[in-house]
Amino acid sequence: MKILCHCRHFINIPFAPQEVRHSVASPSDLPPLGNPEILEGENDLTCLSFLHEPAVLHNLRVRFLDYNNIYTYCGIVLVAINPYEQLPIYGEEVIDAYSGQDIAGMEPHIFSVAEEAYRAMIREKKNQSIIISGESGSGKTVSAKFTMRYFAVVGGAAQQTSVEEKVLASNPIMEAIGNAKTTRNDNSSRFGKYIEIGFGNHGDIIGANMRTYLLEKSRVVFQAQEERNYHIFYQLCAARKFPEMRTLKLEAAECFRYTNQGGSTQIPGTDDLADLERVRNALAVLGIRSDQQMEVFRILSAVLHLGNISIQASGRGGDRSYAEDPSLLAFCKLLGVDRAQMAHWLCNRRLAVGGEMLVKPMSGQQAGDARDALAKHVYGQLFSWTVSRLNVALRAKKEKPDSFIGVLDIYGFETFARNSFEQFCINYANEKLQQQFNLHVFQLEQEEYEREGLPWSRIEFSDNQPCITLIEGTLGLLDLLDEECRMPKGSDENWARKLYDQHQNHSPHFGKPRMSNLAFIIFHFADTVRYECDGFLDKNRDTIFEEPINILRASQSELVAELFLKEPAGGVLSSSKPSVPNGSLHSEKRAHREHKQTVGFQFRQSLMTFNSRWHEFLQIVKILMLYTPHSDIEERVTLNFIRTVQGLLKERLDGQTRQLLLDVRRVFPVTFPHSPSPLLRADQLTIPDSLKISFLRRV
Ligand SMILES: Nc1ncnc2c1ncn2[C@@H]1O[C@H](COP(=O)(O)OP(=O)(O)OP(=O)(O)O)[C@@H](O)[C@H]1O
Repeated sequence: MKILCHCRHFINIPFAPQEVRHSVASPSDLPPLGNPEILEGENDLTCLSFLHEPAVLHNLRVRFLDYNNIYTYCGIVLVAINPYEQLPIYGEEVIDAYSGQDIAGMEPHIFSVAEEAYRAMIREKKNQSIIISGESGSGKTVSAKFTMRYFAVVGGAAQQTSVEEKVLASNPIMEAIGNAKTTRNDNSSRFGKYIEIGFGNHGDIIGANMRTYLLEKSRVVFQAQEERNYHIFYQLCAARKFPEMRTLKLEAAECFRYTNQGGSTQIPGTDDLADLERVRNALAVLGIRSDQQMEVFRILSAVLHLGNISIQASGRGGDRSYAEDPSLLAFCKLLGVDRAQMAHWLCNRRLAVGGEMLVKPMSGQQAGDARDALAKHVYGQLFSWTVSRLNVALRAKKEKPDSFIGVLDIYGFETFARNSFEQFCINYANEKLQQQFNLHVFQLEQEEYEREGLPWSRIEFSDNQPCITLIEGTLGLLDLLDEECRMPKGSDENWARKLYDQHQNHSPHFGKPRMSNLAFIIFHFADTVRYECDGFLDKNRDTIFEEPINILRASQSELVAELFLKEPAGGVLSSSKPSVPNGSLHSEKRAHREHKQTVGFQFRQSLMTFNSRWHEFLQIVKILMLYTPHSDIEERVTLNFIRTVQGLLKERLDGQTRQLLLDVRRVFPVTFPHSPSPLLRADQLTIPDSLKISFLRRV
């Protein structure tokens, strides 16, 4: 088809209008329309006359690069671009400027979101929640901290009282034990966190409660190149020469197998020693005394020594030579447990054969795996204990909170060169979050249009339920994984085969890589991710042998005994609920039952619980989608953001734009580098300067 296009440049264009002939195969190949100059750098994307991907990106780019503005509204969503530099926009004076203001007249800001939540909570006496979403490294944790600081200031007395101080103090502690350096983010959260800040009837903070989701325990024993284990390990190693730390028998982080595998023990620009100081101060604020802190540090150091126990192939007298190992010595001493017994049960396992109990030596590989499983378990228990302890300290003392504001900061969607069970769970959580987000945004947007009396026919939006069903539905990926885990001879290979049989050619969100029989692909809402099946079964089972746990239960250290008495199961989810006092028969039975549940099963349950609570009480005011440009906006793209905006606008666009595009006289004769696919790629985002002017001006 041949179309004659007229191009007329407006103001500031130094040459006369021209007429250009341009051939396009179909109207859908025509470039999208530009917005009028007056809307350039608009602070709410939904105010743009033409709302499509290039316009959205261009507007964000103008605000970010030309006006130094990292925040933009998109209806009820606040979009933030990670500036990767300290900006002077978070001081007390800025908090004061937003506090008590009607945000309609204020520039978009994380504080405007917080203020709106706060005011709505006071005004309507309804709980509020702020959902922070975005890919790994986009700035969620930083944003969560800013919102918490805002609440601490507006919900606190003139002088910071202990409650606000405690709420803020939970951050450095959780980051030390739950964050680590990944190739995407030097301070990546490896767990999900939902914190509810409780307010009294005068709008003052009176307590808080934290719930965490699936800690990435595998990091305790393995780190990929350029990555680190949890920060706390490096902080302790850095402080090893302090007198009080000498008993921990620590060496430099390079000397421990659990901290040196990534080959990078330092993070440029951070000071582990200073960070440990911050953690210790925060622990003190939360009422954890120095002697209790040392108990925690002893357990953490023991984990490092456990990783250095040298495992040799089994043979006669193995237990004895094992027992002389200096790392085993340090491990047992620090945990206050019997060395000979521990040595024995690190090399052997008990088997039930025909009603009889037999002791069978393990191979070197098995013993190494069992040791790593124990290390992960000890760390996981300590993590859960810390969360419970913080919750006790944060609990409202005098009165029950009148209402609360929840802040959800869950690990961001991620994809690496090699993706395993952890990425699978993280991305599954993000699928669920995206679904809630879609539901909520569409519902709220449409309700607002109706309130304003706009002529609007309700739209159905595309949902990511099919992808979620693929993962959690009957005979879905998790179901088949659990089934394979129950098989005596279950293997990653068999599971992969079952996945292909069940889903290849049947599920649009599932794919099999051509060159592998041990990998699968999921077409997520945010990106396409290839997962390697290798290790899924082990990670899902998270098996831990009972005997070493029994030894730990008998520890002379009160804390060690407590960790394993209360929750002997491989606790996958640390929840805010206090653990059962004393190891009663009932609690042990419950724990054993939990023990049998797989990681995937428990994770699915926790996400479901969250979803159901969402409907019960959440009144969401704003949702943040954060955008990661690194140094330049074109460099990286937050796919889920684009997808969301697209989803948000889809119907409107499809109707209106098609109409406009058909009106070919009003279209520019240029090939705008827009993406015809649902996802924009980084290289398609560059808007050449020569085209920019044309694009910006509506003809
Ligand atoms: N508003 C901001 N101002 C300045 N720097 C920021 C801001 N937000 C984020 N950053 C920088 O980006 C880094 C990554 O941010 P953050 O840890 O919050 O990402 P995240 O989305 O929580 O990632 P993950 O999902 O991996 O936990 C921070 O360490 C900080 O250097």
